[in-house]
Amino acid sequence: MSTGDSVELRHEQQFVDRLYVRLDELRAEREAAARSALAQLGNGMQAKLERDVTADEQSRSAAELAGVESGLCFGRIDHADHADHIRNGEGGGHHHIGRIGIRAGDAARTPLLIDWRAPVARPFYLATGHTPMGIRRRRHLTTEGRTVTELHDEILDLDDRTRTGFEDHNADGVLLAALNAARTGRMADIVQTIQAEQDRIIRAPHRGVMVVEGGPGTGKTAVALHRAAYLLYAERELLAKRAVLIVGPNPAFLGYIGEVLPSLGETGVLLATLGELYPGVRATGTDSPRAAAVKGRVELADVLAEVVRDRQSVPDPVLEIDHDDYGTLFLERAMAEDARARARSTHLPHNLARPYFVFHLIDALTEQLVDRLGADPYGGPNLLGPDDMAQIGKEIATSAEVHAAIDSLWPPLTPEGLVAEFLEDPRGYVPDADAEAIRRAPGAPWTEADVPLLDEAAELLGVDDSAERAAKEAERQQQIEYAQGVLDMSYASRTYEFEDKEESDQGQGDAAEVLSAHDIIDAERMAERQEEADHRSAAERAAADRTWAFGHIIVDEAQELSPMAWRLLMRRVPTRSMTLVGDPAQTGAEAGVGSWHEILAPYVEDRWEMVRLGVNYRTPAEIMDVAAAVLRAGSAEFEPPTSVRSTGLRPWALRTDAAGLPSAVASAVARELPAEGRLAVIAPAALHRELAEVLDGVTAGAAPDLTHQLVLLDARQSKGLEFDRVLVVEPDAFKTSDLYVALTRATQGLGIVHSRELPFPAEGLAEAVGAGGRL
Ligand SMILES: Nc1ncnc2c1ncn2[C@@H]1O[C@H](COP(=O)(O)OP(=O)(O)OP(=O)(O)O)[C@@H](O)[C@H]1O
Repeated sequence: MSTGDSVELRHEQQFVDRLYVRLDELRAEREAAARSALAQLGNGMQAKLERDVTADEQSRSAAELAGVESGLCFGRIDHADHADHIRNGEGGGHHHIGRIGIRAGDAARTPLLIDWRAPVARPFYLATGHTPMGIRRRRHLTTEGRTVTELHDEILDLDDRTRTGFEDHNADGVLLAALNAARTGRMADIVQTIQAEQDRIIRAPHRGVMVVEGGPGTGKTAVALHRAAYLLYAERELLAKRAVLIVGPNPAFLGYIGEVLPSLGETGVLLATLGELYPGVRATGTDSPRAAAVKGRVELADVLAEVVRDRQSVPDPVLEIDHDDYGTLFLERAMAEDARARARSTHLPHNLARPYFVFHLIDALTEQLVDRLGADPYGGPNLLGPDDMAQIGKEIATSAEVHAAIDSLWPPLTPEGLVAEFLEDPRGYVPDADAEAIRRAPGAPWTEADVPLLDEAAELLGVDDSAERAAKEAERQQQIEYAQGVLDMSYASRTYEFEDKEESDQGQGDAAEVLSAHDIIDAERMAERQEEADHRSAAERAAADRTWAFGHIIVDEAQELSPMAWRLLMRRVPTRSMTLVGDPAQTGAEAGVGSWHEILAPYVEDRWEMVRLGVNYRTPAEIMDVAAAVLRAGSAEFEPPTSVRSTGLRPWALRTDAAGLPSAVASAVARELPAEGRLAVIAPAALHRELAEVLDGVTAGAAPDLTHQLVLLDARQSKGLEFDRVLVVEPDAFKTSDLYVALTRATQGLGIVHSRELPFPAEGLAEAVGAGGRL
């Protein structure tokens, strides 16, 4: 390195030092603000509320600042129009790019670091020698902790002769270093190396449904997460209130991607699997693929509507009600039919239409009784007066027997109760074979495929919260009365304690009285404020609220979701502001929908946009060739994504007999386990027990810890994940699309251990030689 080089590096280090000093200052300021908010002495509920909200906001932003510590500043762009200044050593004319925007603490609040999402930062991602966008040089800064370790410069203005000594001859050097780095079991952000095709998607101005399609490793997940961060920046006001929801295929996957957004300074996002989207229910059960497919069919929406209608019954021909005072009442079929028709004509959900049914029947029963009791034996008009009639009406309306009879015809229903009852005996609603597949034992745990059914049922039933509201109102009244009592008492005691003072200083005495009255007003408003006092973030509140309308939803592995799941998701985003990410070739679930058009047409017709990503950043070309052969064996038209790099390492296969399979896998693992990084054994679930016994220190199970060096997974579990090395065991046990997923998980090396025939052409595979090594 020449002296010039080290000067350049030193300058960058000085700048980065300054940045971290400022970051520390900002953190300290926010932590101090949170502390002082908490320590603030204030009286009354209102002061406490204000204090808690401020403390919460401040500590949340302190947490956001904590997330951006690593790689805070990663880039710099130098503007062409300032080349002369720089040549003359005048500096200036450049911007440093980082995870968040940071201003200096001076009076002018000078920008120090530009947020990567700001329009000014865009040339960092898009400028090329061909279209330099006013930039003469792009610099990548690599840091370890707070130390700048490397600089990589790209000259974009070819006429510019200034050189720094850090010019990179391989324009992709930084990208390739990121792709070759050992994996940690947690996805890293790609903010330093977002590629142009990805940047266009991340910043797409499209407000409706955008579909991002691409083969394995094309960065779909990475792009989706950075798009979430971008939207939170560009539409902060809206999205801070409405929150962004990211739906992923399983908890392990959500754990895998969970650090990306915090590392971009964003914490206001809800990450959830579909099974977590019905508050109060934990989907811990599993369905057979067939059951999940049946439960996922769109027809189930009509089926559930039918189940609800069947719970709105009429007597055949009459329901006799024993009334303590009036003897037998006759609830006739025609009366119930009329009440049912009227209740249904409200088009309200079942529980909300119920009061109409009840009201009409009480009316009809009252009329029946009035006719009977007040009948004039001589055929004249009814002998009962309005007061008598009102009294009879009241007694009918408050009769437990009458209510029990009406409940038996139009019972209040809960989603859980309705779906459980349907699944325990679905015959008659779905064909017999399907009914058998989805039948559920009483009390069995809910499954992920049940969640959209519960949600559908909740829509059909509605929640009659009138009782809850009445209780809240009563509580509010009590609070007001209590506050009134407090005022009266404090006023009385003040008069007593401060009598002398008040007498000596009348003015102050008045002021005290005005203040107390003010307190009362606060107390009176407490019932409403109680709700506002909910100072959880929007994402936290959304997690607990089934009816929450999100500002934007991102769905990863979107090809896996069933039509019923789509109905649930669409309810969560009435604006249809969505990014859907997926790859139809990787569809594993039988319930998955075959085409985007099929998924989207019912909700947005053809008003959606699709973008494709075509470069595979994960899987080296040698591995991709083998994986592509798997799909080509099924469809000659299949177009695999192009790998951005090759490693020169051919994937290998080792054949053994069935009995020797576990030990062959164990010795392959011993050989392949990288010193740094992660290895996954992807094997059919039926072999997991046997394999776990011979693999030392392996982690497995429903939610394996992916940060472990050695992980044992089923092909489905490996969806969306990646490892340095992968061993696929007994590939012919997997469905083609699952095998394709399994084969495309490695960033470096792939091996296959099998006792049965390979289900795809072996070209491209090296032959492994026994346990001694591989070719
Ligand atoms: N621009 C980039 N810079 C650095 N790394 C990148 C870039 N784009 C993608 N990658 C890396 O490539 C790998 C694959 O990305 P990602 O998981 O987002 O792909 P995917 O399309 O979702 O894959 P799959 O469908 O197989 O799950 C990740 O390690 C990701 O960080």
